[in-house]
Amino acid sequence: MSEDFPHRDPDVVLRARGIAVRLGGAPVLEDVDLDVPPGAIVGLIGANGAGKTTLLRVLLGILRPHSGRVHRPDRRAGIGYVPQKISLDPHAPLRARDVVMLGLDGARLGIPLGRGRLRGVVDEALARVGATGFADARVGELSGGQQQRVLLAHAIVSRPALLLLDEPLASLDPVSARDVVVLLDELRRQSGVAIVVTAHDLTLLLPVLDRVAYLAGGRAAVGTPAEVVRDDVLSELYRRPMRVIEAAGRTFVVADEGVTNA
Ligand SMILES: Nc1ncnc2c1ncn2[C@@H]1O[C@H](COP(=O)(O)OP(=O)(O)OP(=O)(O)O)[C@@H](O)[C@H]1O
Repeated sequence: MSEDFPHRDPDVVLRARGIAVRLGGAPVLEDVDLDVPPGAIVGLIGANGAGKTTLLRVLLGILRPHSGRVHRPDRRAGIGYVPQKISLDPHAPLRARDVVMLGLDGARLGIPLGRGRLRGVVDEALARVGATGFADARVGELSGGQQQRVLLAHAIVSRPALLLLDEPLASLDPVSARDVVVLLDELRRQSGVAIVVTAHDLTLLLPVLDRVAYLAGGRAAVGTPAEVVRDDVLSELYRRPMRVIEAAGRTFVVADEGVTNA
């Protein structure tokens, strides 16, 4: 499934070039480039319908772009994926540790693993996301924040080189969302996994982002936060005045209504 560029670059886990996608006859993405370095956290940021999920599906290899190429990790290194809006049946007889076990790719880990080793690998993934305390609880009965941790454990249990996370902060309260952001930062520091994460809002993620791809109107502004999260760059991308505001130690991006209405 991976498509290789002619020259492999050790400084990049995933590289996309010239990605264009049309859905239902309409352009969703046009000429988007993205590099994901090892151990980096890259944010795909944009409003509803901006194309974040579409780009993530292209990066994952489950949606073929109209044009463009993606170089992704080979199968042995692997990709972990947590899709948007997974609803876990509260009545399903699945414990958190069962969900994590389902994420094991035996071939990649050099299976066969004995029962004890299998349990050890699952326990380790649960511990890494702070889910040991509810490892034996039914997943459907866990809170949104707890379920997000279990899904992360599911995604990392095969020790992928790359994690793709679609809106992991959506539907979490601000404290749980901040806890998940801290967890992502710990995961990449401890294991060197690269993480691509989508969000509507940059504010919570910004402190841990190495790179950002802002999506609007099918186009992307890509670079370090210092390069992209600027009035001029975002105003050009959105084709309307945008303003980056610092308040209470956080960064907010808002449409500059005052200028728009002037
Ligand atoms: N299967 C499809 N057929 C036609 N149009 C689609 C299809 N899937 C998505 N779209 C359209 O593509 C655009 C991008 O959708 P996408 O889900 O990638 O956006 P998003 O940025 O992830 O949005 P959200 O934040 O709401 O999840 C939207 O206009 C959507 O309506």
